Amino acid sequence: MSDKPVRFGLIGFGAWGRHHADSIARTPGAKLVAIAARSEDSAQAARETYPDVAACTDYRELLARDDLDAIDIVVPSFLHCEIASAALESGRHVLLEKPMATTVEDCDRLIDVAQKNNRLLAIGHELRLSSLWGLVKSMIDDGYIGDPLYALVELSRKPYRTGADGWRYDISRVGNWILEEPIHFFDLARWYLSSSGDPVSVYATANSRQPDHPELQDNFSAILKFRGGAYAVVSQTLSAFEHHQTVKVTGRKGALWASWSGAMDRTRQATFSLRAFNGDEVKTIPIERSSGELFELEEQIAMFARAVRGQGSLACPAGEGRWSVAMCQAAQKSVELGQPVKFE
Ligand SMILES: NC(=O)C1=CN([C@@H]2O[C@H](COP(=O)(O)OP(=O)(O)OC[C@H]3O[C@@H](n4cnc5c(N)ncnc54)[C@H](OP(=O)(O)O)[C@@H]3O)[C@@H](O)[C@H]2O)C=CC1
Ligand SMILES: O=C1CO[C@H](CO)[C@@H](O)[C@@H]1O
Repeated sequence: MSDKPVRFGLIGFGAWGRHHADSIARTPGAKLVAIAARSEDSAQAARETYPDVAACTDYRELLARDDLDAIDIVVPSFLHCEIASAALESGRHVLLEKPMATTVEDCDRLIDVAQKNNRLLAIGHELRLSSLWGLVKSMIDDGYIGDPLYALVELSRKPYRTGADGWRYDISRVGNWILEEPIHFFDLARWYLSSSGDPVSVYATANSRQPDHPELQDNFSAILKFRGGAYAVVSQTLSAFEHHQTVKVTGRKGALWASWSGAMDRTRQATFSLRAFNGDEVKTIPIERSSGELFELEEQIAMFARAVRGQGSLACPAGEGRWSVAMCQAAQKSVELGQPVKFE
């Protein structure tokens, strides 16, 4: 493609889709052309917010347009495979929110459709683009703590939003709750401990606050063992308040400790810090840019638009999104069996 702006169609205009719309609209090199939601109320909200953008209530109508280069998909997770397949088959590059799909089989289907149509398929694991979580990765890669042996990725937050039509609290539509937040942390843990090879097993446990809904697991913890001997602990509670995430990584010669706290996940007014120790003294590392998922989303849209123009790579290609879904499903199996599950 030339340097013309990438023309985006957005499918899904709910809580997170509205932030995608805002990010596309703010990104130089991207143009928001059309939006599809499900209800007339959401389509109308899209028209009012973006009077120059077409809005409809059928994603097929959006895909039938001839003025779109890329489709950004931000719909309930059970619809990811159906809608992303249709978008790829329509010949557009796709940015698909996490989880890539609710089953590994559907991830494989999507990889196949993307390959057959020779289109880009990027998955929305935006934490990799964070000024905070990304700095942890670069310090590990620069050898600051020596070989990493242990990573803790921990979240304490208020309960999930219900989602349009309550889909997030319906296990047949959400898949499981590990696919909601912990999926981000599996992605980070694997990224941080990549020098130890791939994870070989996961041992997880979980429980629910609601006796009549044991499948909605508010508290979740998992241990991932890596081929080279490192291990990671991923842990979350949804029974808390605000949004507080911590990463601790220790290696043969030092340690990193990153924290992020906000009134909610999508605030632009968070407090965050990174402290580092490599055997001599504890340092506070300056963070150059603001941190939080709204900033990371903007980076993600900009990076995807560059990749569509043939300039640069994807932050999270489909194969990586598939890996994270597979790890969530293995963790869910471990919760159900009460035993470690091998992971290939
Ligand atoms: N990477 C990240 O950090 C985050 C990722 N997510 C992911 O994004 C996705 C959406 O989450 P969220 O925005 O919170 O969910 P919401 O329920 O708030 O929004 C879902 C949107 O999808 C629309 N929709 C539903 N069915 C269709 C359809 N058939 N065609 C077109 N639009 C449809 C809904 O339309 P209507 O409004 O008309 O009902 C709504 O606008 C999920 O997969 C979630 O896991 C979410 C938050 C953060
Ligand atoms: O990052 C996230 C923030 O919270 C959402 C749920 O409320 C998740 O879906 C999501 O992935």
